[in-house]
Amino acid sequence: MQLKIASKGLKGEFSVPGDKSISHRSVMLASLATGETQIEGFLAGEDCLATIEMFRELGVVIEIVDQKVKVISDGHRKFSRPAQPIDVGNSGTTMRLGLGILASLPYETTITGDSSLVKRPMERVMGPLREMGATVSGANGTEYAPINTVGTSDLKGIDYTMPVASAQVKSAILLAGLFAQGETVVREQVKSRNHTEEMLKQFGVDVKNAGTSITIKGQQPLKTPGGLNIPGDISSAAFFMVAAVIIPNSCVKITNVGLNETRTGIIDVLKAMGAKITVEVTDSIGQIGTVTVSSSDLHGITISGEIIPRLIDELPIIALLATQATGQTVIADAEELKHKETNRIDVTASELRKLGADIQTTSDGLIIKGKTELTARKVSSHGDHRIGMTLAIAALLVQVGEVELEQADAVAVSYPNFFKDLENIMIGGL
Ligand SMILES: O=C(O)C1=C[C@@H](OP(=O)(O)O)[C@@H](O)[C@H](O)C1
Ligand SMILES: C=C(OP(=O)(O)O)C(=O)O
Repeated sequence: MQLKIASKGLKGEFSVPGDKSISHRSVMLASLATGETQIEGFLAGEDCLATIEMFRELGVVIEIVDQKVKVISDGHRKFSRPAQPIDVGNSGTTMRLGLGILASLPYETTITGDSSLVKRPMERVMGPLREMGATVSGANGTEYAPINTVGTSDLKGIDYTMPVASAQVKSAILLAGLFAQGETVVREQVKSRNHTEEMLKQFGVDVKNAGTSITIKGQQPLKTPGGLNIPGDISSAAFFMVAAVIIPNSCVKITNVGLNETRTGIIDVLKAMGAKITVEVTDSIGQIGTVTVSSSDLHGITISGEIIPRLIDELPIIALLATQATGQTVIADAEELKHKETNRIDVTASELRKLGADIQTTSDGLIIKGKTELTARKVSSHGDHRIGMTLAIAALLVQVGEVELEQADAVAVSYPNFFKDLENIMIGGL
């Protein structure tokens, strides 16, 4: 895809599509419950559509009408064994949370994915599920998909201390724990996104939080709340927040943004770097708001420690942000980036470097020196949606020539209308 550049600024008010993490969980929990659940604001991106397909293959009726998703389920006990391996494409969330559910089904299933997903680590989920009593194995004795699971209706609760900060691992264990005998406790060393535990509560499940540990009692029924409304994804909004800050003559207002505090690290980083950003809460519980951002002078900062899980998916676009800040930005404690759709430490650095960024990799992050002018080159998303969107925003800064973005269609994983929404707010168009 050729990207015309030298943006004259971004202006407009709009909203981004539904939160990806919440969309996955809405279909999963609605499928586990008995009855009908209407979901509004569902993200119709490839990853969340893979979750819908997975539960259809387990026998759940799921309809998409007028951008609303209707899940009609007879409950977890009535799931049927899929005839084929379940293919969840590029979606790590579907595979890891899905494994937690498959572990509780008393039959054999196989789950697999695309060429990126079959290289992502699964032992982090398989290990605790084995401890709970499921038989789980990867391809040819490895930890990689296709993953074969022989589940059991006789899972046992565990007390598990998380070796990595991962909401996917935490959620897989909690979902298995929901069907296990006794209590399951998950202890986090650093708090990760809490959508699973919060949404389980919406489905009437008794889940207790104490500091960074979560306790779920096993064998509880889920009760559908009837309807769910999903806010816009702050991880998608992040691309436009950064774009508006780094492109001169910009002011962008994004409405209906999810503001769950386990996800708002990007707002904290923008503020700490000196960005002009305001957040207006628009619901009664502080979970949704309007974020307004405009062109700003920025300075480098260090981003490390407990904030990392609160902005893990935003680190590629934060790296671009840092190229436009004066001084040095250090990103540390982010080795988890190596296990995403690509090795995002290496790929962020190599692609931004092609455009002229001064960016070095470290064992657990990146060091970026700014402010740098970016130049036109051919770059690639490497099939990673967040890298693709980061590079598309980077292209807006290039003053002369054209940027060619290879594998631009990867954006459809989390944001199918990304280029259309970008074009709509660009003064003079894309
Ligand atoms: O639970 C989730 O919905 C997600 C958790 C994060 O992954 P990890 O749990 O591997 O950190 C994140 O990167 C991913 O995009 C979505
Ligand atoms: C890492 C991501 O997703 P997943 O792990 O679900 O593939 C992401 O969306 O950036």
